[in-house]
Amino acid sequence: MRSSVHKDKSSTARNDREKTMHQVERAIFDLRRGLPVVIGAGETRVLVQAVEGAPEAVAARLAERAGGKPALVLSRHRLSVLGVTETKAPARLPLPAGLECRRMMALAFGATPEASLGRESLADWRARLTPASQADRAALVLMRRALLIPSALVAKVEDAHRDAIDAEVAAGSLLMVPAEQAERCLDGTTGMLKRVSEAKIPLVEAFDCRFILFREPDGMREHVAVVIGDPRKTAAAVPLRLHSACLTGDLFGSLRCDCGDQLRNAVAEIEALGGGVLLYLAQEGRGIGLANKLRAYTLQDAGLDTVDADQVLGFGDDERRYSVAVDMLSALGIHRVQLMTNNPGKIAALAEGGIEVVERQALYGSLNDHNRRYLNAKAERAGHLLDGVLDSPADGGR
Ligand SMILES: Nc1nc2c(ncn2[C@@H]2O[C@H](COP(=O)(O)OP(=O)(O)OP(=O)(O)O)[C@@H](O)[C@H]2O)c(=O)[nH]1
Ligand SMILES: [Zn+2]
Repeated sequence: MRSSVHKDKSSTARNDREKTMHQVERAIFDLRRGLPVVIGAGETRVLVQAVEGAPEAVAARLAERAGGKPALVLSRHRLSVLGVTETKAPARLPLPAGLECRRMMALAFGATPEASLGRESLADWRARLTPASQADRAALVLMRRALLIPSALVAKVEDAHRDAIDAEVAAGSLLMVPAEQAERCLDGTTGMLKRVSEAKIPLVEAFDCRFILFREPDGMREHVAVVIGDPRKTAAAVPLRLHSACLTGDLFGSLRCDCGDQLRNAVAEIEALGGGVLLYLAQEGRGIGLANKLRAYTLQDAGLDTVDADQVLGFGDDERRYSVAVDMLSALGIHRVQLMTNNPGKIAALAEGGIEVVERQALYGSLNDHNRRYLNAKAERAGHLLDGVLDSPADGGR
């Protein structure tokens, strides 16, 4: 009797968890489509919309629907670009009535935000900043998961508007997600990664390969394990490469980075070592997504380095998390590895996830005139161990 009550409770909890996860996932799609969603934190409701691509008068319309004044929630990285370095947390910036959309976007991710401040000084704007609420912070997390610019247009739902908003939520025309669930949507969901399908794919650099596809529980991202040879036969640690997706470099051979060379070199190296695994992770642009990586490239063309460019867009140095890689390794029964990387962050992340990194092996692409500045910035700003490639003669950009 007791155990069936316990079972009922745990299956109800699982159903509730799956329902809210589903809501969060749907909210992310609505935000990507430019629609508003509601974030609930206790009794508070906040109406939220993405900033990028927003149509003219969006702030006024959102405020009219919610009753509260419109504001921009800015990440701590964006705040520091605006000169607000005293806070390590996101903040809310109230928007003046009638602010043009173009200027709102410039505040959120423009290269020269000063132009959007109008006649007021930065100090005037800063004086109006208030700490972000839990719902505001959750809005930023949703934007990140949606691979949108991490800045949110928000308006608090006032009491007089609450019934109308609740009615829209009940009718299904507006989605509402609890702030705690939204805040957790970037965390890994240990043990819930689905192994979906697999096939043999012979590669030029390694003939005996099997591609195994894993899907995250919310269905939003898929990652591939490329198993080369039979790693179980490797007596010592399994040769492993964690490779973050780079469409431009991996597929098109972009000269702006070293990714394509590293990818192919890793496959060849694993093959030479008698087998191992390459995890191809859906972490385009160090986790900011392709749209934002292209924005960051344009900022780099204007003179910023790779770290500062991401920060102008509101991101940190590196937005990747590796819990999904740890889950994939567990699913493959791999616990001791020889990691091919120049990035100390990857070693630390695996160790934190309980994977023993017995050895690090450097893995270089080639240096050219187009990627020299990028590689230098990775070494100097992000601590990547790139002496071996930066000291080599450049191939001149082909
Ligand atoms: N945001 C941003 N991402 C970039 C830029 N250039 C390359 N990337 C991305 O950086 C990531 C590089 O991935 P990896 O090669 O796996 O990792 P790494 O951090 O360089 O470390 P290694 O293991 O030493 O190669 C890919 O997701 C690329 O898309 C850039 O200028 N800006
Ligand atoms: Zn690349």
